[in-house]
Amino acid sequence: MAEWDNSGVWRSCAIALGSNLGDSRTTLENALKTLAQTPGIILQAVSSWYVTKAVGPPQPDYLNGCALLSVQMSPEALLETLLSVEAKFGRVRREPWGPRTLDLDLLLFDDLILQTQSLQIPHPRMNERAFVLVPLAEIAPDWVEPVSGHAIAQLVQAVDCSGVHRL
Ligand SMILES: Nc1ncnc2c1ncn2[C@@H]1O[C@H](COP(=O)(O)O)[C@@H](O)[C@H]1O
Ligand SMILES: Nc1nc2c(c(=O)[nH]1)N=C(COP(=O)(O)OP(=O)(O)O)CN2
Repeated sequence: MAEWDNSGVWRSCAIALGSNLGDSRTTLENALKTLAQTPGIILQAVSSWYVTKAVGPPQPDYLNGCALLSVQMSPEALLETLLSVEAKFGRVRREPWGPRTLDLDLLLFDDLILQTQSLQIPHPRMNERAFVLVPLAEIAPDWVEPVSGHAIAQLVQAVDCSGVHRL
């Protein structure tokens, strides 16, 4: 596990947002507003929204996007914040990779590599997901994903983006 400096420094983070139940666009935009109003979080950039073919069991298309945050909190505290925002917007966990009103994933936290029981950074499946890499490449093309050592702009070229369409 990485050493964590909790000295109140502002860190750069990338998160992924997804929804395929209810009024997805309103949910995603309100989730961002909630995050932006949270002490210790500054919303720095938001990608376009993308309509994406669901990966996993048959289910409706998703609306996906990514955002960049500055945060003055630990990765674990940020995960707790993301989970509480999911709950606020009615997220119920039924089946893995199943439909949901709101999914918030922590993708990148500076250049940190971290694995605990409850949190893995970078997100372990981000490099294979066009629904993450396409919006992330829009707002952070030069960010180097620290496990692969490749920039997001390079990673997105290696995945099939045919199921991802800008709204
Ligand atoms: N990087 C991560 N971002 C979000 N959630 C994570 C991460 N690493 C581990 N987790 C755990 O996954 C569940 C949430 O799963 P979802 O089905 O993606 O919502 C969460 O409880 C974290 O402990
Ligand atoms: N197009 C699309 N497909 C998806 C999406 C998504 O946002 N967009 N999220 C998933 C993730 O499911 P889950 O959060 O249960 O798993 P994870 O821990 O691998 O992120 C599964 N499939």
